[in-house]
Amino acid sequence: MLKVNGLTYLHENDKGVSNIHFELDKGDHLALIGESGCGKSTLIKSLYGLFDLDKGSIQWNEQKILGPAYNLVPGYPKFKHLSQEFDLMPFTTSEENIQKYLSRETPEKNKKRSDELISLFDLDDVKHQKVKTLSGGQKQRVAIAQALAKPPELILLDEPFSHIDQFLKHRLRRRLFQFLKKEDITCIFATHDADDVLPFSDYTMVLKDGEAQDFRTTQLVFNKPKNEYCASLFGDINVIEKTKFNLEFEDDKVLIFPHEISFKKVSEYQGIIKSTYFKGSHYLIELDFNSKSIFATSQVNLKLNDKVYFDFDFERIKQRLN
Ligand SMILES: Nc1ncnc2c1ncn2[C@@H]1O[C@H](COP(=O)(O)OP(=O)(O)OP(=O)(O)O)[C@@H](O)[C@H]1O
Repeated sequence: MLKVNGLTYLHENDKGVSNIHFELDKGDHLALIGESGCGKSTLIKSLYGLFDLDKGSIQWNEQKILGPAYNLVPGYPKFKHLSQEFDLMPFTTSEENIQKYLSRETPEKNKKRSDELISLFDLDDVKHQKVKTLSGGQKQRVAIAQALAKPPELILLDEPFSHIDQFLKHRLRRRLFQFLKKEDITCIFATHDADDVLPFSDYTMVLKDGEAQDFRTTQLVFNKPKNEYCASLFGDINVIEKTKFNLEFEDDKVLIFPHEISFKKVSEYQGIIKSTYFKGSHYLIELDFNSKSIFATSQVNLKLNDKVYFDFDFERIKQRLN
């Protein structure tokens, strides 16, 4: 079990992370999200023991995780940290990079694991190629496979798919997170991409200016966002003031997703279409309502400057908030 209590680490310029608290059980997956510079990498590096904390503590089962002042070689053997600058041996092949980190097992078992990882991360075509000749995305895949060669208890991934193209990304992340669950490996990963977070994390922490704005199950973080910043990390969001819309909600402001607003033949709300955006499965429509932008979704495209009626899907909103 991982217990983080009041973790604070500030760089020389006083930027970093402050007063972070959370606990995870074995096999849990935690996503760290937040705008660029909010402290995701600093938190990940602190958890790996790369910094001497200013305050607070990190405990992995019975072991206290300490920084470089207490460790000749910073980092913990039971943990793997995959940084944004993945650390590979450039003059050896992809396969050798993975094999070098395998557990001391029989040659048969080692070959089986190395083949499994090579296939899992679609590296068969480049397994005999020297790492220095690989593309950024291929190097990143070798680095993930290498981190899993000897199964860690906790894996810390900093933007694990940043170099991988969309085409491969969907398949690879499904495989990676399924593999981690299968092996009961605890995982903490930093990302900017809501599509990494929603399907693959049990818990989500939202960071802003080095502080945790939220830490709950991913479903709660998404369904009941604490504030506009937390909600906006998952996409466009409407901040609806109760009084302006004559709505009966407990809070003065309600955060409403575009898919919770639909177009009607008649309604008490009328807006003008300002912009439309093709999103593949639907259109995102930006309306002007009394000089305020409202985002809604539509299955068909709508004409710019047309006047349209819209309404809130109260059943859906109440279901989400309850
Ligand atoms: N070595 C350092 N020295 C001084 N300041 C640093 C150092 N590393 C990070 N920072 C600062 O600490 C803050 C948090 O940085 P960090 O890299 O943790 O953010 P991040 O959320 O991972 O950002 P990104 O999403 O862009 O990778 C930033 O303001 C950054 O400029």
